[in-house]
Amino acid sequence: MRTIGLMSGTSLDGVDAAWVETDGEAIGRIGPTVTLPYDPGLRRDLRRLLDLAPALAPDDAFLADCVRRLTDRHANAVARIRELAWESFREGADLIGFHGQTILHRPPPIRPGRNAATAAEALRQPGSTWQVGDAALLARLTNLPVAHDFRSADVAAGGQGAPLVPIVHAALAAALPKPLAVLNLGGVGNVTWIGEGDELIAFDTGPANGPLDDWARKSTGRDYDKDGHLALAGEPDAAVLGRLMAHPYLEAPPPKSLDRLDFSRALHEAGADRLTPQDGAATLATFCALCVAAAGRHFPAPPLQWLVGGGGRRNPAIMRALSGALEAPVRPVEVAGWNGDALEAQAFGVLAARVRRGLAITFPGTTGVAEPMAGGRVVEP
Ligand SMILES: Nc1ncnc2c1ncn2[C@@H]1O[C@H](COP(=O)(O)OP(=O)(O)OP(=O)(O)O)[C@@H](O)[C@H]1O
Ligand SMILES: CC(=O)N[C@H]1[C@@H]2OC[C@@H](O2)[C@@H](O)[C@@H]1O[C@H](C)C(=O)O
Repeated sequence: MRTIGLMSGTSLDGVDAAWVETDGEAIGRIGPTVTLPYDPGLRRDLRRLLDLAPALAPDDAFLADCVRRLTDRHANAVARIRELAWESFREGADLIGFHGQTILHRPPPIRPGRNAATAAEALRQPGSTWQVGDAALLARLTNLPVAHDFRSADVAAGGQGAPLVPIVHAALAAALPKPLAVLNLGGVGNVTWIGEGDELIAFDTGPANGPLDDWARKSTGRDYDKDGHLALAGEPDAAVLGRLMAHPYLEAPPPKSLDRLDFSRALHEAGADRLTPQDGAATLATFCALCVAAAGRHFPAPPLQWLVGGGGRRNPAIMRALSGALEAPVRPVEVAGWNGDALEAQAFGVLAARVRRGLAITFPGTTGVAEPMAGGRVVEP
């Protein structure tokens, strides 16, 4: 299938789109990729939606307006990819994979007995996850079938609903030496550990760029700490880091996943927001790396290397802290020939093909579902 994968991640910076040819198992020709940034108004409104989400009615007018603008932007990204693919291949697309924008993610408690008072209480707390975007509208606007709603069946079955990309990391890494860790540093961090027998363990590591972006916006008015300038001019605060590293999420064994705002209160209580702009940024960049090191302690065997994708690999303060905190070499995914900006979008093309074929998209080692599970839905134009 000639798929167009679309991902708008927790950083709320825009939509990544990518052309991938795949049967959902093997990855064939990889085509053009684009990122269409959101305009500042949409970015601001989506950020507001995250705060409003817990109390938002599904038919809220502000939500509906955001969803329409978001879906339009995705349709623009599809149009651009089609133009580029036509120039290269003279072929049309078969299927879109549309992740949508996560505005709320409340997976089941990560560890019965720790987060919930008892295992029975945990079972009484079903999770929920909410990705917004109008798949039927996107199908109409593009005249293509759209695979969407990738996470909710998994959460309904007791899974974490995230991460979903690990199966695609494993497909891409087929020929690489194992054990291998693939790290994505978006708003939230997530890692995939692939063992020698292709065993998969994947989970969210902790906050990555999300708190740093909020911090940069508050202290400099910019959307993010470009090239880590602010962080590199400061010193990480050991006391704040010590308090943050005591967060129970880090020690809890996988499966586990996070909402973009899950650490907001912990960051405030640890005193991160009382630091200078530079020291605050240095502390948050280091915290991102220390969360990754804590994640590594849950692997069955140490990885030979860490391959890093997502925008965080462009932040030298984060990369330096990672190299300091991890024992194996830390390299951008480009060393394996992958595209670290488009990897997630490509993955949603592959996942769309899997949804179309009814193949499993979540696994006991990734989201913690009891059995490998199909999910997602396809809406026809
Ligand atoms: N040159 C750069 N210097 C520093 N940070 C950067 C740079 N380029 C990108 N980033 C960071 O990367 C972020 C975007 O990363 P990415 O696009 O991987 O996130 P996402 O896909 O939205 O998130 P997620 O993977 O959590 O869903 C930006 O918000 C910024 O913090
Ligand atoms: C609920 C949700 O949207 N989670 C995202 C988020 O962003 C990074 C991390 O948290 C990851 O678990 C997931 O995205 C990637 C694409 C995934 O599912 O693999």
